[in-house]
Amino acid sequence: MALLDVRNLSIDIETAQGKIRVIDKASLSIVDGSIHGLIGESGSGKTLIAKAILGLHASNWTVTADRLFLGQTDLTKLSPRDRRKILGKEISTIFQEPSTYLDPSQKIRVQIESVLPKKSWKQYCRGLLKKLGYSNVPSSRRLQIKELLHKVGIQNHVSVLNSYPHQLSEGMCQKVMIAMAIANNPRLIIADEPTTAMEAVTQSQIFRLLYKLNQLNNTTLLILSNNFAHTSKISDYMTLIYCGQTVESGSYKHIIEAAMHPYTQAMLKTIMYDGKEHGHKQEIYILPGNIPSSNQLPIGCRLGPRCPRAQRICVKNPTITTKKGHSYRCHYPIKLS
Ligand SMILES: Nc1ncnc2c1ncn2[C@@H]1O[C@H](COP(=O)(O)OP(=O)(O)OP(=O)(O)O)[C@@H](O)[C@H]1O
Repeated sequence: MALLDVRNLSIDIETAQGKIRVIDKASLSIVDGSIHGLIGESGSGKTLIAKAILGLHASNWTVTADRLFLGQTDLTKLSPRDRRKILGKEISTIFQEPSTYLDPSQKIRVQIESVLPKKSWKQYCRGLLKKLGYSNVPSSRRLQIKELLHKVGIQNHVSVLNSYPHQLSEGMCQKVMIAMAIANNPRLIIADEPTTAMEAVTQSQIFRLLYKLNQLNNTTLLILSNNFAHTSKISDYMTLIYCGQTVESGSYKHIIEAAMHPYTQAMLKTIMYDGKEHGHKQEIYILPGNIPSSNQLPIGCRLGPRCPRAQRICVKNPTITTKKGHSYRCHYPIKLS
């Protein structure tokens, strides 16, 4: 069952050059309990989609969608206030460059405490017992924080809790952000480029951690990334996005073994599989041409000018074809020719 179902989401932004359709009929269906990678190059529109789901639109945006459901809730029918209330409880977000999202003037302990759910009756009783001199009763809030940090692989929790963000590495800050994101047991975590600007070892650690969270807590994860190789390794499902248009979506097997869209094929060619490394002097495939700027978007299929299979009809936006949960938008899909 889909936890999040987005169909034909479009975003038009009013700019000094006129209205620009930055997201053009994007669709995304996220299965409850799965890891879903939304993968596309920088500037392809991943963050805009996440913002539209979260209702974080600026006033110069027009957002339309045929369907925008979180579970049984139609998000388009909610007032902005109700939507924020629901989403704040059900969805957490993790951003790139975590240190910029943490408050530089507060110690980590204070920042984690601020996102913990309100004290339960049991926690009040424990606090009261402590005040009455029963010092061997551990504060359950402290225990909660310790457990949270251990969950995200931080063993030296005392020193981390007493640090300011600038005293920690970017990888450690991201682990703290992940701890804060899971504090309220959200149903969905949206991780926007969670490993950008991190060293390779730290990137792998963070991806392993997200995978573990999904496996142990059944938390649904939507990972926005431009790193096809890393993201595909832990994703159950993937959606490829190019220039604001989602081009293909399906299970790991569909995408890796039966990719239909030329863009997905191009992405696949840039990585290695079955232990086959790109040879020392082997050329890495790169799609010819450049991503167009948002005020010079091609009409129809936006990959057209760079696509090796493009023909005249591609100036018309292809409709979506879905077979057994595998969907793609292309006039000349690869397997069918
Ligand atoms: N407020 C805005 N006004 C006009 N254009 C915008 C605005 N915000 C984003 N864009 C444009 O929309 C496109 C998509 O941006 P977005 O940030 O969603 O990309 P992204 O895929 O998340 O990239 P990255 O991986 O670099 O974060 C970009 O071309 C960007 O220039």
